[in-house]
Amino acid sequence: MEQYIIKGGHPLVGEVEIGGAKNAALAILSAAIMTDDTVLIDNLPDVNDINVLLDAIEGIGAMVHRVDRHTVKINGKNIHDVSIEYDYIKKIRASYYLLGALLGKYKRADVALPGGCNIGSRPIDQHIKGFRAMGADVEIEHGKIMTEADRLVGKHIYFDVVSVGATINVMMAASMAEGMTILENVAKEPHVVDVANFLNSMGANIRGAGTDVIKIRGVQKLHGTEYSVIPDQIEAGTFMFAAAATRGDVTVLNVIPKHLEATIAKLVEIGCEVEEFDDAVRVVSKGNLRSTHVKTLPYPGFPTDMQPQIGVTLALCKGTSIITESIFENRFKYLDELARMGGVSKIEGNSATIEGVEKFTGARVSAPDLRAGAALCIAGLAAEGYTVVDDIVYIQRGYERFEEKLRSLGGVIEKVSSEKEMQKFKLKVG
Ligand SMILES: CC(=O)N[C@H]1[C@@H](OP(=O)(O)OP(=O)(O)OC[C@H]2O[C@@H](n3ccc(=O)[nH]c3=O)[C@H](O)[C@@H]2O)O[C@H](CO)[C@@H](O)[C@@H]1O
Ligand SMILES: C=C(OP(=O)(O)O)C(=O)O
Repeated sequence: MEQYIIKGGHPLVGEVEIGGAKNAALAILSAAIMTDDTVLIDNLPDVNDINVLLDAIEGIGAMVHRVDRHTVKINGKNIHDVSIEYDYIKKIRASYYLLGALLGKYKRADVALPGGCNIGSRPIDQHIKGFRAMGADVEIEHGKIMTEADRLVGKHIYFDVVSVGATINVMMAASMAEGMTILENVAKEPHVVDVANFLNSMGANIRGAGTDVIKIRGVQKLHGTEYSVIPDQIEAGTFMFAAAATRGDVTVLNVIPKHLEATIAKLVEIGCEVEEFDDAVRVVSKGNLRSTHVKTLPYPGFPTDMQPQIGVTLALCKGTSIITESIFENRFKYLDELARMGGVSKIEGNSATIEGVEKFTGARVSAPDLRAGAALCIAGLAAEGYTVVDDIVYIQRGYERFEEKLRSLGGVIEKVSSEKEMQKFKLKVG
């Protein structure tokens, strides 16, 4: 089992290149099998979730050619199976996108119920509602979602909750349905827009992505394309909060500042200086930081995927902060781990009250999920002494070369897999 060992107390300083958005890329790779032509996708993050999904796609007969670490060619012509087994995709959430993609193209799909981070109950009723509305039968049996349609017909669908996954999934299936589908109360996240742009570049006819209503006129066939995934706003935000918490000065490169507005607003509120450029954002953190309140909301609100990262930062800000988590009920687990490092907080329902402390002290902690794991690394980088983060396999789901990027900013962090390696690291860094 690999762990991170971190020697805290070094402000992060410098520039860091941000990769492609995991959550856009997962949907785009799934959509890529909807044509029989070859699709080239670039700016993919080289993270475990992507590799698991590529293996699943290859497993059903698609050609997957990894051109380099960030580029892949996919051809879905020889898909011989529309059944995705649990073993392939138990670790990832986005496997459910194969439902929309296969249902749209072949009018049939059997996909094991998705995995992903244990951050809440994560129902998929809205995905199913959308598929059923378009005429598909959907059954859940033996751990699989089985869906089939004689004809997939466009419909007017109102989502009861704003869901990224349901919006993208139903949009994919609808792009190869008969006639017009209108989706209301949809998610507006940048990755929803990115997937719509990708499908349109394959010949789909999707309008309105990024607003509350998406209109999709179904087409019979999609064609090949070349596409570059948008930058990962969550990876960027993670480094921005790491700069804030370690009192550093970090510029995130290759980002779309517009996608980072909620993050930037909170950094400014707590007292950081933030400079925006065309495709970069600089965060300077000096002097005392002050508390604030945060509520997670669908885009353009403050992202739930950034809640733990702001949480550890607020735990080092003067005063009392309140975080309200309105999307996933199980996203405060990092606060128990942070308590080992001196963090002071109280959770009541979907709110956490965080009392700022002057410093954290290094301790052994465990990553409860992807973003919480990244947040605990930030805490370790800001703490006095050594922190060991266990269960980093979660972090590896969504951050490419996380420790290398942190090291390039002056962070003292190493990936180790034994007590011996840990001791060697301690001897090396003193
Ligand atoms: C792979 C991927 O892109 N994951 C992201 C995606 O997850 P995911 O797509 O699973 O999250 P959703 O946007 O669907 O979930 C939002 C809310 O809607 C609820 N809900 C969702 C679907 C449904 O059918 N019924 C229902 O009630 C969920 O329980 C949650 O409370 O968006 C989340 C919210 O931005 C992010 O935290 C995840 O990182
Ligand atoms: C929760 C996340 O991912 P997933 O939905 O794949 O579990 C995330 O990216 O923060």
